[in-house]
Amino acid sequence: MVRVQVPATTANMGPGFDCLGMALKLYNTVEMVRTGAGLSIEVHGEGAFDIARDESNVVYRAALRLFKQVNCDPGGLRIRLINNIPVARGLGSSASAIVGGLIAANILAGSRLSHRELLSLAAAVEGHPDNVAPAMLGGIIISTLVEGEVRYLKIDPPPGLKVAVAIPDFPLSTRSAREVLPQQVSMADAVFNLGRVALLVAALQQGRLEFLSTAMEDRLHQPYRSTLVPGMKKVLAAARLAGARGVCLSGAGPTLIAFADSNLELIARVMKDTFLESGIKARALVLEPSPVGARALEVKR
Ligand SMILES: Nc1ncnc2c1ncn2[C@@H]1O[C@H](COP(=O)(O)OP(=O)(O)OP(=O)(O)O)[C@@H](O)[C@H]1O
Ligand SMILES: N[C@@H](CCO)C(=O)O
Repeated sequence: MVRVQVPATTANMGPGFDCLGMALKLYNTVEMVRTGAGLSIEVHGEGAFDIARDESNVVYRAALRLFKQVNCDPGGLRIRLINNIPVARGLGSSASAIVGGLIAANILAGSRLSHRELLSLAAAVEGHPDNVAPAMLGGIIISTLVEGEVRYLKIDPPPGLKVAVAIPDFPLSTRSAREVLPQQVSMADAVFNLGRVALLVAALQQGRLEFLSTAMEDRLHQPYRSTLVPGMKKVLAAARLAGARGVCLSGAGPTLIAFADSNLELIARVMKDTFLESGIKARALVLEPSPVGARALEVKR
């Protein structure tokens, strides 16, 4: 039996579309056992009522992909999922499922793939690396795909940095949130984001949180996605007024996230209340960055 813990993630961080993400101290656990035959899946916590328990399950599909890649017939599998990451809300639930499935299966298959190979496989399954990389490695990760391989660098989160998240009570799939994006963008918008994301990486590296309000601005995805999240602009503005250093859509949404080093509880409450003014019920949480990524907690042979 193998048990793997994987953190939630917030991708994009404003301007870093598909290339920046941070791990958060909110964890899912994947337990996997090889059995003689068949598949059984138990789901506890988040998604207990709607996550698939058949062969379409994302954890199972990732595990199967790993077993195929290393030419291993797993026989049957028993999978138990203990979830704390809200599903389809922009906090990396699918990345946690993919990374958890791949790492658990790799251990059960005799650890034949390296960490680097697992990361590239995870990015191929997810389609982009910005959630799976911090889910696997922890911290803040800048990542990009080069001929199918993930190239990345890690930044340790600045001391004192925390986030307030407001998680709406409706799901938004990443697929739908990508469908509203344009195929082409203007040179002006591309240059706008280049300047912001470069500044953001340096600000995070140097702990210069006073730069976040400018450095987390974005013109590549948020303006299009704001139509999918009622009250988004108002909630982000209210979080800023309550003391947030920088604000953005978390991943593909609908969760909104505020970065701050003080007043986190107040910011979270204001975000939740402002969502309600637009008719959206939301849960508010304060979370810390997770310096560690996915790890096997227990392996029994
Ligand atoms: N713990 C889990 N176990 C199995 N499948 C899961 C789990 N969590 C999420 N999924 C699958 O991932 C889908 C949600 O993925 P999606 O990419 O749309 O959202 P997200 O990963 O939460 O958000 P984002 O990528 O913006 O951070 C769910 O519909 C479900 O199929
Ligand atoms: N970069 C991705 C993150 C969500 O998976 C997006 O914004 O679509």
